[in-house]
Amino acid sequence: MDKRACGVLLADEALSPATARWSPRLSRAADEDPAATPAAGDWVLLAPGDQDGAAWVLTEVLPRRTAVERLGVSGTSHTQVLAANADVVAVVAGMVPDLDLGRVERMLALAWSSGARPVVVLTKADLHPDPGAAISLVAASAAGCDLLAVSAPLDEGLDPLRAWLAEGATIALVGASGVGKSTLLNALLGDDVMATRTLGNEGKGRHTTVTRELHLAPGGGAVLDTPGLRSVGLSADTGLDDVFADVIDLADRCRFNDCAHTVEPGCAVLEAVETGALPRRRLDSWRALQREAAFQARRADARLQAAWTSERKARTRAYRARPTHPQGW
Ligand SMILES: Nc1nc2c(ncn2[C@@H]2O[C@H](COP(=O)(O)OP(=O)(O)OP(=O)(O)O)[C@@H](O)[C@H]2O)c(=O)[nH]1
Ligand SMILES: [Zn+2]
Repeated sequence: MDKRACGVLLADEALSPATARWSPRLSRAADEDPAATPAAGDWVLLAPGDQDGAAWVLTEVLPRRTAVERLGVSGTSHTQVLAANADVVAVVAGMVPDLDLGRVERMLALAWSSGARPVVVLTKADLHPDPGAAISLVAASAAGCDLLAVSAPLDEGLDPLRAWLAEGATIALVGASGVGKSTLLNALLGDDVMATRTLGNEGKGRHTTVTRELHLAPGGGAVLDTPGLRSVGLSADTGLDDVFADVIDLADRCRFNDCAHTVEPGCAVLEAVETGALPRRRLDSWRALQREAAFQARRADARLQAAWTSERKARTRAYRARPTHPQGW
């Protein structure tokens, strides 16, 4: 499909699928900021199409209730929206071949900062010799959110997800390639996954939801599939404090307020590592992700700073170029 067009579901009775071309204004906005690009799950406004073929023109993306955002891949501090308006963000990870806890923590940070309810779904429980052990391994990272172990082929552990769908929730699936997102999607939606489509509504100014990756569940609700993510860069504003609430709690108990948890006496974090209460891996993961988020925060600052500077320069130029009053006025 044309990069400047997307599938929509019209908000008519049948939720008819259609294609909408972006308006020139939306295209410009998306060029400037990738986050303005319509994303799976977005609600949008459509206008009737023009002469050259397109039935609908997508004129506006409505404000998002929630958004799973990762750092754009273009090397800037811009973010890219992977899923919009989800009620539940499921971080999907495979119990086998190996459980990548660092990746789960990274994706959970995105899930927490999305504004939706974060859930960890551990797949392939049928292939793991001791699923309980895998769950315990993830428990600290998943503190404060639901943690599900599922097997799609055996249809085990899917009930909570089905219950959310039945309540009409939209569930976004995020996870690395091969962890079983498509398999999970099929298990949730039944054998014949409906053609991927996007929501919408007829007529100028009416509502629509966008997506290539939105699947309506037969009993209600929807699943947003995201591409298998090799890397997800954290943007500056992430939910790290939620993912690492236990470490933050410990840090609050250090003797010194500015404790760096490296060599300080009375450091509650290091003590917990020594006693084994806090896995060293988790402390390292927290440090690495924090450094990354701080770096992105500085870049985002630099971007704002640069935008402000160029705006100021433009204003100065405009001021200098103004018609001057005649002498002796
Ligand atoms: N035994 C078992 N196999 C599973 C389970 N879930 C997924 N698989 C298998 O794992 C492989 C990868 O699953 P996919 O669903 O294609 O993974 P994905 O996350 O959609 O991968 P991408 O499409 O690359 O993003 C497939 O061979 C699935 O059959 C499970 O719960 N149990
Ligand atoms: Zn400390």
